[in-house]
Amino acid sequence: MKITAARVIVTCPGRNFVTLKIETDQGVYGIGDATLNGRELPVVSYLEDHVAPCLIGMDPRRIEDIWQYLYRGAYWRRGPVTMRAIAAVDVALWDIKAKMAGMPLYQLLGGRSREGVMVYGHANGSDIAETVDAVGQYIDMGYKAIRAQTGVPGIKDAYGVGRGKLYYEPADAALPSVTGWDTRKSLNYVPKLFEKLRATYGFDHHLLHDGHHRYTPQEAANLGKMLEPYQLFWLEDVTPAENQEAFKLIRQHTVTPLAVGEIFNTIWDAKDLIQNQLIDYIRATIVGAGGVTHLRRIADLASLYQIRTGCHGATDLSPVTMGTALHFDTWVPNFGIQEYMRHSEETDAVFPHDYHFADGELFCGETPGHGVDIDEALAAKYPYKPAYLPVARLEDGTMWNW
Ligand SMILES: O=C(O)[C@@H](O)[C@@H](O)[C@H](O)[C@H](O)CO
Ligand SMILES: [Mg+2]
Repeated sequence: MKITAARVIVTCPGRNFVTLKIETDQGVYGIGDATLNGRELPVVSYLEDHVAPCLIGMDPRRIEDIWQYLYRGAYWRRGPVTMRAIAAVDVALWDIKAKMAGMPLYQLLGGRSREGVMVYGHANGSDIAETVDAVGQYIDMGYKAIRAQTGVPGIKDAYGVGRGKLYYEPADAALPSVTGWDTRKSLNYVPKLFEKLRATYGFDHHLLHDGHHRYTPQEAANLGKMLEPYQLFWLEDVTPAENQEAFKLIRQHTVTPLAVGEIFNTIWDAKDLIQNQLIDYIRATIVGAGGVTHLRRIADLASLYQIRTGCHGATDLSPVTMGTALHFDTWVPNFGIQEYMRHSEETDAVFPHDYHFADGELFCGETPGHGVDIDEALAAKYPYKPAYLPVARLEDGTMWNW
């Protein structure tokens, strides 16, 4: 069996997606996601110019060997561009293998560990009152877990507060828009949001919050401590994790569970955090961290330390990643939760898929493969549009982490 073509499809049904389609001499094809939000085109070139020519003629059943070929063989290892390209190939190959086996992907991974997978949605508002209402809407839709972000008085466009409610889209401008940040104002306001949420809705639902890399370790520890009475499911990305040791300081001061890893590319980004038990949830996902083959290694390492998964699932990860992640989540023994930001109707139409939402959970389908396809004719109607994530500056103009 041989790979005959590896084609990259770029489409913008409301936002940009990069998709790899691998075709074989036996008529079976596979689809993988390679989207890197705001930096899409280098991955397109990496795949078209440097990966596709090597793949032609290879045996698509040799998933592990092809993964190692692309990782070790490049010599220049890791990084978001390389690892997304590898992820796209890996996912397309798993799709092919599962289709050939006539099985949904979760069966190849080891079979079902659960029926549905618990997801969390994004509730946000421009102030506490609006966010409390938004959380109520998610509760009414049946969600068991909800991430709550609020605008903060005096901060211009605080992180996580979009214009729409369900379809919040962070990459919102042809050049990066400038948002503001003020740690003091945020630390004064965010705990009040969770106090109000618990007073209004009680403690039956899981609540989550994303710090989006904004706090220093000491400030992060302070926030975690202030949030303890409200029993969060997790506090995410509360400080940047380039320095994995920084989390030791946070851990010394708070028992609020910590989640990190949506920007991680490999197991090496998470190794110390996991082995020193500095986090509770690992957020690495399929497209970000080298596909199914590599994410499985990360999850296995995490399981040794009772750390659970919490795959990134924002709208910049295409339905291909969501579908594949749901098979992974259905199998992985140390599953925690899956993020679920709904895609727009245009996106869903370009990527027909067999997963569905019910009672706060997502369910992968039984279609052989990962269950997500691409309608190429429809995709062609939405040409690429440059779109950037915002940047953040402090009040005095200093650049900060968005
Ligand atoms: O937790 C999350 O989903 C966020 O941190 C993302 O929305 C993130 O900002 C985007 O994926 C960036 O592309
Ligand atoms: Mg996040």
